Parts: sequence; structure tokens; C-alpha cells
Amino acid sequence: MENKLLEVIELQKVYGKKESPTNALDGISFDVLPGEFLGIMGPSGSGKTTLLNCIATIIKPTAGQVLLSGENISAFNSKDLAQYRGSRIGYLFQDFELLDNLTGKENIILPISIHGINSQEADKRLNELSEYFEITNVLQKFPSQMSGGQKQRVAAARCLIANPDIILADEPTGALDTRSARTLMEKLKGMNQKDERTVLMVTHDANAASFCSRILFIQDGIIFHELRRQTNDESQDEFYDRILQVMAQLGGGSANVL
Ligand SMILES: Nc1ncnc2c1ncn2[C@@H]1O[C@H](COP(=O)(O)OP(=O)(O)OP(=O)(O)O)[C@@H](O)[C@H]1O
Repeated sequence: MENKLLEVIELQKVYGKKESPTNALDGISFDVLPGEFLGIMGPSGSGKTTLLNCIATIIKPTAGQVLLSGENISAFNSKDLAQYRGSRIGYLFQDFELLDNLTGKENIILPISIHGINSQEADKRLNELSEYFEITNVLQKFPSQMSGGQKQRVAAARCLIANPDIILADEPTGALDTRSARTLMEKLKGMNQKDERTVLMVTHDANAASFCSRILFIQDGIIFHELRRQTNDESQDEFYDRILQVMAQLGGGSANVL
């Protein structure tokens, strides 16, 4: 049996008061295998961000478990939790979340400056990631002096600097134009293929989703459909067409509904 990197087990999140609860996650369960590029799609309000935030320990689930390499993250003590947040997961946000008063370089190394990784190793990783994401020319610039695409590639380098086990990405192309979105997705996919880097990505965008190896469609906090790319004999364009078909069926005929 293949090892599971991440296991989401019967995860529930109820917001609000007893009289008017919102079941944002309704007992969702799935696994992520090492090296997978897993997409999560679903209509607005279906629980996608809640799911990522429970995995990232930004919010606490009402019930259920998340295991990383077999370890229950809700049982972590504060030291384990800091290590989990700082270096075992990398979070890529839709709106970049760079600090305005730090340069590109300072933003990228922030996670390891906090967690104390030796500076030679840090410089080596910074150089490799900057070249890979084509951001060497913006390392000395502030976010206000960068394009959206550059900001998101700086954010991607920051999320990889501590060499996390898994990247959690919430609508990473949501604030980008089509070309910058494509570049970002090609870079993430490249990382996934070259280093077997595991990615769990929430997206509304069928183009972005077509880079995934598998997609879970969620609605009302549970999985209602799954698509898997037939890697050997299905092109990305063919997979994109299948994603659009599911979106059209499930979204009432419009590919933009999800
Ligand atoms: N802090 C909160 N308090 C109360 N209800 C919330 C809170 N956050 C989210 N919800 C509700 O939980 C449900 C799931 O929200 P969530 O943000 O996870 O959905 P989503 O699929 O990410 O949506 P979108 O695609 O629009 O970002 C929604 O009905 C939402 O209104």
C-alpha cells in the first residue's frame, strides 16, 4: 500500500450558533499521496478555504482529524505546531501576503530567519529558488515595485524556502492575469515533477486545475466528484475539457459558476 502524506479524516467544521449553524465541512475524508498535485474545486461557499485553513491550523475543526505522515496535527504541542507551520507546510495565498516594508529577498527568507536555519544553506536555497522562479531582478525591490506575477513568484519562493513537505495553495492564480497565471502554474508543476513536491491547491480556474494530477470537487463540505488525469495517454488540453464538462454539469451549464 502506498504511503499517505496527508490524511483528512471525517473533518467537520461548524460555524455560528447552535440555532443557525453553518456546516462548512461535513465529515470530508480524503488522502494526498507524496508527489501528488491535488486540486480542490467547488462552488463559492462549499468549504474550500475552511478545509485548507483547518489543514494549516489557522482554524480548529469541530471534529475529525488531519494526519501528516501519520501524525495527528491536533495532538501537536506548541513546539511541534510551530515547526509544522514554519517548515512542514508552505501556504500560498491568493493575495500574496507579502510584507510591504520588506524587500523580495527579506520576504522570502523571513520563514527561515524566524526558524533559524544556517545562513549558507539559506543563501543556497534562496539563489536556487530565485533563479527557478525568475525573480533574481526583484530581490532588492519592495512589493509595491513588483508586478502581480512577480509578487506571487516571490510568495512561492517564500513558501518553499524551508523545504516543506506540502504546499497548500488557496486560489494562487486568482489575482493574476492569464499569462502570469500560466507561468506560475508551470513553475509549480515543474517543482512537483522535478522534486516530487506535493501540492494541494484550491482553485476556481479550470486552466490552473488542468495542471493537477487529480481533482476533488466539493459541495456543501463533502466530496461529490473526483477526476483523475490519465497521465500516460491524456493531454493537459483533454483533461481541461473534462474539467469544463464537470463544471458545466455541476454548475448548471456555466463554466464560471464554480
Ligand atoms: N468565520 C466564519 N463564520 C461563519 N461562517 C463562515 C465563516 N467562514 C466561512 N463561513 C461559511 O462557511 C461556508 C464555507 O466557507 P468557505 O470560505 O470555506 O468557502 P469557499 O468554498 O472557500 O468559498 P469561496 O470560493 O467563495 O472562497 C460558507 O457558507 C461561509 O459563509
